[in-house]
Amino acid sequence: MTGLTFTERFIKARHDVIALDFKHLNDMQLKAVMTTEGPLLLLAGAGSGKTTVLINRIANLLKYGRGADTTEVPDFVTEQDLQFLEHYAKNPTPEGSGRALSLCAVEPVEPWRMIAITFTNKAADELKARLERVLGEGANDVWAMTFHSACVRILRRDIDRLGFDRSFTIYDSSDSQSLMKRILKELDMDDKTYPPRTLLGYISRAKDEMISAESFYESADKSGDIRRRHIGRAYLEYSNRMKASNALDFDDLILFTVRLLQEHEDVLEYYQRRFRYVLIDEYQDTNNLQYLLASLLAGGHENICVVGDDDQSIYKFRGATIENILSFESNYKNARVIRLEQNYRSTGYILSAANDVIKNNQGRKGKKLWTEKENGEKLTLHVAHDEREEASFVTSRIIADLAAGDKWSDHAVLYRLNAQSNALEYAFKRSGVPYRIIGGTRFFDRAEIKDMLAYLCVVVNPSDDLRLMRIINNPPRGIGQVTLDAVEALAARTGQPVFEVLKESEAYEDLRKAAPKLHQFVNLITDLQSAAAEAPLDGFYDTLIERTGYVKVLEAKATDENLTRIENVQELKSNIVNFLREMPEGTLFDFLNEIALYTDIDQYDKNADSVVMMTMHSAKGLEFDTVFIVGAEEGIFPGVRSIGEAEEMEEERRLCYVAMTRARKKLYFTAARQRMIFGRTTAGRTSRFVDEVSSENIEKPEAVSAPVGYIFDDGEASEKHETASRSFSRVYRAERQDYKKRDLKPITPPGAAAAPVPAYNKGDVVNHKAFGRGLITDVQPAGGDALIEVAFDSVGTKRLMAKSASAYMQKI
Ligand SMILES: Nc1ncnc2c1ncn2[C@@H]1O[C@H](COP(=O)(O)OP(=O)(O)OP(=O)(O)O)[C@@H](O)[C@H]1O
Ligand SMILES: [Mg+2]
Repeated sequence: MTGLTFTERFIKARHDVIALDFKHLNDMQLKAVMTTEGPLLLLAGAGSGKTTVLINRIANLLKYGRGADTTEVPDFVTEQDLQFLEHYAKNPTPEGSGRALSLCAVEPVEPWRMIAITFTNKAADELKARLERVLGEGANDVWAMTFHSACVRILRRDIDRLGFDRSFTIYDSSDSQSLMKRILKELDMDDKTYPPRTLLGYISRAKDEMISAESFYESADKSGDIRRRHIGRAYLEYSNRMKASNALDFDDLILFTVRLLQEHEDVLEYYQRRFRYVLIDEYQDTNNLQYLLASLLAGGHENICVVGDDDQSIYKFRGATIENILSFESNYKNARVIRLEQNYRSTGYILSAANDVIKNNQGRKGKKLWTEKENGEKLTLHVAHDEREEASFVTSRIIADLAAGDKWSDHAVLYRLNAQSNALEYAFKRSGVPYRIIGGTRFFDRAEIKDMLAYLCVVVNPSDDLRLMRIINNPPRGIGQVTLDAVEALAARTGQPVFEVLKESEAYEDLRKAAPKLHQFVNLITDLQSAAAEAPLDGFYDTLIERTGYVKVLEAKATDENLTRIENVQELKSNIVNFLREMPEGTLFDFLNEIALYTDIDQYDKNADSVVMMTMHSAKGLEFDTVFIVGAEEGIFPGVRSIGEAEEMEEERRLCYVAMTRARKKLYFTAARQRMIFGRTTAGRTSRFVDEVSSENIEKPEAVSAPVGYIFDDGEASEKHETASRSFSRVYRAERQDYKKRDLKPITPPGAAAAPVPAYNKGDVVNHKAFGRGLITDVQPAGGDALIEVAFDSVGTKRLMAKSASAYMQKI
C-alpha cells in the first residue's frame, strides 16, 4: 500500500468491502450503485439490469451511505481498523462482517430520505418486496411508489393550499368519461362530433402543458375557431365540476402537486430537504409534468438518478417525451451517464431478433446488447387460420410446457389490443388453463363494483356529485329521472353540491313532491357515515350491503347475471379483508385511496400460478420464460393507424422491442389469416416486424400464404376469400352470440361441430397432460359438447369442455 495516503487507503478498502456485498453485479452496474452523489443517468437496453441497479443503489445508500464519493475518513478509524478492512476485503469471513460494516457505513441514509418512483403499482410493490428482502423492516419507510401515489401522499398533506379539501376523491378514466358525457349533454354538444375520450385527451394534453381551463378557453375564444371554443367550454366546465365535487383525475394528481411545489416555497423546501435521493425507473416514459415533478423534488440536493432506455419509450401518445432522457445531460450540468450493454434476461436468438427489429428505427442513440447466454431456441412464427386456431395453438404449447415441468406463470401472452384477449380467454376456459387477465373488463370496472365503491366514496365525501348521482336511485328508490334532472339543475344553479340540495329539498318547488324520498336517501348516507365511524371496515361493508338493500334487489331476481353480480359484490369484501390484513388500522378513506389507484397491472399477482395475459404496454419491466406475441399482423400490430406514419411506426416498433425483450427463453409470434375483432372480420399479412427478424433467428412455416390488405368488413372479407370463410364468419358470429347468452357454455369450432363428443363418463379415471391424474365426477351435455367435472389429485376440481380436453386428456 505504499504511495497511498491513509484516506486513499480507506476509500479503496471501503470500496472493496462494499463491492463484496454487490458481487452479483457487473463492473458498470457496481459503478452505478456506487455513484451516489449528483445527477446520474443510467441509459441502457432491455434486461441489462437497470431496475436491478436501482434497487441495489437504494440498498447501498441505506446500508453504507455514500458510495465511492466518500472523501472523509470517520475519526474513529485507526490504522489497525484499516488494516483489518484491507485484509477483510480480500478474505471476508462471517465473523468479520459486523466490524467491517460498522467501519464502512459512513453515513447510512435514513430510509425516509429516499424516494423511488416507478410507473406501475406492480413495479413499486416489487421494489418494496426486493428492498425488504435486502433490508428487512427498514425498507418500509422508503417512498417506493408510483408517481400517482407519491402525489396523493403529498396532496393529502397540503392540497388545502390550492383551495381543495384534503379528503378529495380520485376519478379514474371512466369516471372522467361519465362526467364528460354529462357535461356534453348539458352544453348541448354532440358526442359524435366531440367524443368524450377525445375531449379528455385534449384536456390531458393541456394539463401536461400546464394550460389551465381558463386560459385554454380564453385563447380558444380569441382564436374564433368554433371547435376549439367548444373544447374550451367543455374543459372549463369539467374543471369547475371537478372542483365542486372536490375530485381530482389522474392528471390532476400530478399537475396539482407540481403547482403546489411551484407556488408554495415552504412546501417545496420541505420535500427538497427531506428527499436527499430521488430515483426514477422507466424515465423514458415520463411526460412533461412528471419531468417537472422529478426536477422539483430533486432540486435541493440534485442527487437524482434516472434509469431508462430510449428504445423502450412507448407512451408518446400520453405525452411522454424521449427528450426528457436525451436532454438529461444538458439539464444537469454535472450529470454522469453510465451505459450497460450486457443483457442478462434473454437467450441469444431472442436478443438478436430484438436487435434485428429495433435497428430499423432511425431516431435512436443506437446500442447493441449482448449476452453470455446460449443461443437457446429459435423464435417461432405460427400462422393460424383464425384467432381461435391461434388461441388453441397457444393453449396447446402452454399445456405441453406444463407437461414438461414448467409453471403456468412462466407464460405470458401479449397483445396489442385488449379486445384480442377474448378468443384466448375462451380457449383457456375451455381447457381449464388458469389465466389472469390484466386490463379489459377489470373487476373494478364492473358496474356493481363501481356502485359499491360509489357508496363508499359518498360516505367519505358526500359532495362527490358524480358518484352520488350514480347511487341515488340504485337500487331503485322511486326517485324518477325528472326529479334527478331537477336536483342537478338546482345544484348547478345554486352552486352547491347535490347532497346539500337534497337536504333542503322541501325548500325547492321542483323537489317538494319527492322530498320524503330524497330525505330518506340523505338519512341513509348520514346513517352510513356514523356506522363507518364506529365499525371496522369489513363489518361496515356488511352494514352497507344490508342498509342499501343492494344485494336484496339482485336476489329478488336471481338471474345468472344477478348471481354473478352478487358474487362480485361479495368479492369486494375479500379486497377489504385483504386490505385490513395488510393495514389493520386502515380506514375506509385509506381503502378508497388504494382502490382508486389500482391500475391494470395491479391484478397481476406473481404468486398465483396462472398464465398472464396483458397488452404489450402493460408488460413493461416484467419478464417471463415464455412469451407469445399474438396478432402479429399488419393492421393489428403494427396497428392501422401507424401504417404510413413514420413516427407512429417507430413507436410501434419500440413496443415490439419491449414485447420481445420480456422473454427469457422462448418467444412465439402468432398471426391469423383472418380475425374477428370488434365484430368485424379483418385480414392482414404477417407483421412487418416478423419479417424484420433475420431468418437465422426464427422458424417460420414453409409457405405463408396470406391475403394482402388490412381490414375488411365481413362483406369485403367474404369476397376476397372463398365462400367457406363467409359461412365460417356467420357461423362463428352466431355461435358467439349463443355463447354470450348461455354465459360460459362453449362455442364449437366450425367443422368440429359434427365431431363426436369424446366418450367421458362419470367415474372414469383420466390422465391430463398438465393436471395429471383425475376422476370424472360429472358429465353434462352442453351445446354439442360436454361439460365435464374432473377431480384432479394435483389441482382439485376443474370444469373442462370434453372436446378441447380430449387433446390433452386420456382415459386410463
Ligand atoms: N449482474 C447480473 N447478473 C445476473 N443477473 C442479472 C444481473 N443484472 C441483472 N440481472 C437479471 O437480469 C434480469 C433483468 O434485469 P432488470 O429487470 O433489472 O433489467 P432492466 O434493465 O430493468 O430491464 P427492462 O429494460 O426490461 O426494464 C433480471 O432477471 C435480473 O435479475
Ligand atoms: Mg426495468
